[in-house]
Formats: sequence, structure tokens, C-alpha cells
Amino acid sequence: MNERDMKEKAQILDDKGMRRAMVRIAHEIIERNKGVENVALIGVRRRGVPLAQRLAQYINEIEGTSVPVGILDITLYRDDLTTLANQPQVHQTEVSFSVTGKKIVLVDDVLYTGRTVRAALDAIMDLGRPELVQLAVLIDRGHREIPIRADYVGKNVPTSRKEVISVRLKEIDQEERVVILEINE
Ligand SMILES: O=P(O)(O)OC[C@H]1O[C@H](OP(=O)(O)OP(=O)(O)O)[C@H](O)[C@@H]1O
Ligand SMILES: O=c1cc[nH]c(=O)[nH]1
Repeated sequence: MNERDMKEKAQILDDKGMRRAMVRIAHEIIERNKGVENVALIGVRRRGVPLAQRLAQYINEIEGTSVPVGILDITLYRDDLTTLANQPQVHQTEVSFSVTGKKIVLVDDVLYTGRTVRAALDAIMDLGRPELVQLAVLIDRGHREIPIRADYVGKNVPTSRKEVISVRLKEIDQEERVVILEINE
């Protein structure tokens, strides 16, 4: 099953709601880390990357400091959007800075089972020894299968496993909104 076999059930965030949530997370990152010295962002492709770039832009607007942004390309081999097949696989890392000693904020659009984040943590640890790693997600939909939690959450959305959260970003989807999809029966 893919998103074509699903229909929209509800809109969770519009463009303004997404912006407010991301600006708030930018403030929280600055507050929690007492500034952004040694802070670096790493976005999980695909939709975590524009979100990380937006956070970097908001942080720059608030603090006047540019923080580096790296990319991890992780694919979940799913045969169905509502179930997980094999483990997520890390394909490519585009991290041009040393992670050693950095406060890394990992950024993704949706946190679900936590398996993608676990793979991302492994990939980051392979690159060096960060001082700490924090996690920022636009949507936490619950249903964790491993003990992972987010430090910064745009919105907590209770879901059933049959539903799918679809984050639509203008850079990728030519629209800005977050919707819940359900199976078209
Ligand atoms: O917590 P998990 O169960 O691992 O699920 C969360 C992951 O699933 C989504 O990726 P998806 O494969 O849908 O790709 P996308 O980023 O292109 O939307 C989302 O972007 C997260 O990376
Ligand atoms: O519902 C979900 C689950 C994982 N990833 C998504 O993008 N949506």
C-alpha cells in the first residue's frame, strides 16, 4: 500500500502552524543549549533536511549565528506504509563538519517506531564522538518500538497504526501542511 491508496482524514497543521512549531523549536534549542556554541544540526532525508535548514535559518535570525547543517540519507525498506519491513539502512552521509565535541541536534519530520532514529544515531557515532545528541521532530505520532524519545516536538499526534502522517513541505511537495491519511476502504 502507498499514499495513493489512502485518503485524507484530517489536517493537523497548516503552513502557519508548521512555522510556529519550528520557530518555537528553534527557541527551545537555543534555550536548552544556553546559546548555540558547538551546536550542529543533522537532517534525515528526505523531509528532515528542509526542516533542519529552516531551524538553522530561524536560529540565525534569533541569535545571529549560523549553525552547520549535515544530512543523513536513511531509507526504511517498507512494503507497506503502516508496517515496517527490514531495518532502516543508512545510504549516504553528507556531514562536512567534525561531530566530535559537538552538540548534535538530529532533525526528522515524523517520529514513529524510532527505528530510523536508531539507525541515525549509529551513523552519527560512526562519524565521531559528539558531546551529546538531541532529537527534534515536527510530529511525534507514538507507537515506539524501541526506547527513543524526542527532546523537541512540534506536535504530539495520537494515531492508530493504520493511519499515516504525511508531512508536505514546499521544497519537496509544493505545499505546506501536515495531514493524517487513512486507508481508503
Ligand atoms: O520512527 P520510524 O518508524 O523509523 O519512522 C519515521 C521515519 O519515517 C519517515 O520516513 P519515510 O520513509 O516516510 O521518508 P520521508 O522522510 O521521505 O517522508 C520519517 O521521515 C522518518 O524518517
Ligand atoms: O505515519 C508515518 C510513519 C512514519 N513516517 C511517516 O512519514 N509517517
